Amino acid sequence: MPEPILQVRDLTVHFYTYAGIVKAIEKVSFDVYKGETFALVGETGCGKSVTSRALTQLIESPGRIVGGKVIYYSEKGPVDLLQLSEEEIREIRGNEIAYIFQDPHASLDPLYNVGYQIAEGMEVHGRIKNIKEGVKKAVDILRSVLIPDPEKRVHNYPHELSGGMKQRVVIGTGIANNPKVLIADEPTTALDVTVQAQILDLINELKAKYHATVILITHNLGVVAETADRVAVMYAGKIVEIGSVKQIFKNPLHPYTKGLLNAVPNPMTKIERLEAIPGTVPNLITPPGGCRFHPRCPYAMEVCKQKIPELVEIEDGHFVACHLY
Ligand SMILES: Nc1ncnc2c1ncn2[C@@H]1O[C@H](COP(=O)(O)OP(=O)(O)OP(=O)(O)O)[C@@H](O)[C@H]1O
Ligand code: NI
Repeated sequence: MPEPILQVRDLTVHFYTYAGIVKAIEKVSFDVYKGETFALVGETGCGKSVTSRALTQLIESPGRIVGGKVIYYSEKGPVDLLQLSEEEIREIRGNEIAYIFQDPHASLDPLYNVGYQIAEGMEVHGRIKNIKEGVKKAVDILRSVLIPDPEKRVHNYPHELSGGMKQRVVIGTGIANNPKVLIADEPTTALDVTVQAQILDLINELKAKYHATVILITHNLGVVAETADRVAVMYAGKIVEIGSVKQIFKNPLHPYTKGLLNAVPNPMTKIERLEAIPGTVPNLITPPGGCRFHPRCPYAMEVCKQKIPELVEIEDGHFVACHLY
């Protein structure tokens, strides 16, 4: 039996905007197992980033976590991350649970050299005695993220580095404290294809080296097939399907998952028939009742408009939230 490191239950986040309450994610539940790469996929705006940020209470106003639990199995035992004080969660965030965000420009401060930035992240978590010691360690970290000439690069400012190098530095800041869980939100989107592949290889290598668990957020299904162990598919703020990469790619159950796979060259079946899913993602202020996918679903039945489908296990570890099953 795989051992969970995170158990997310009924996680719900709303944004209180002038236009109305945006129900960004609604009763999202999933487990992440120790040592795996767990991917969150879905179209833009479906709630991937909000889900991953809510795990450590990283939701800013006008957003609020309105319900749910995030049980984290730390070395000291299980703890509900949503019940921790701001101070307590800060000790975990950036330390045991670290993030790598999409945009290296936004993640790095242009005013400080990269050595200082890596060292600072270690200092706030008490991993080093002073910045000087941290800068020395930063050289090793830069080396481990395959930055050439790290002794020299450690003194560089972000603008002196290429996009790929900057994203390596961001990964360096993410892994500096040897996190148990690394959350990578579209870590390669801003990069060109060859650099993307290098960065993904790097995340895989680091995961193996440090026995970390990775939560990978992407809308690139090719990346998922290559790097993930299990996948959760999100649609309009809900998880519609969870399974192993093989289950999802070879035997997708949810009509939305099938649609997603038809919209890209399927890396497993090699079918290259490209069809976009008709229709658009619903407005989350007044999401459709019942199954949120029903207005776009070719198989929608009367019940789909009335009743929210629960996630149920169809085969070993393969869950779907759909009235067809
Ligand atoms: N600050 C905010 N104010 C209002 N609504 C927000 C805010 N931040 C996010 N949302 C809403 O939450 C929903 C989920 O957004 P989220 O960023 O999680 O999507 P995503 O799946 O990560 O998309 P992408 O692939 O584009 O990154 C969206 O409908 C978005 O409009
Ligand atoms: Ni996002």
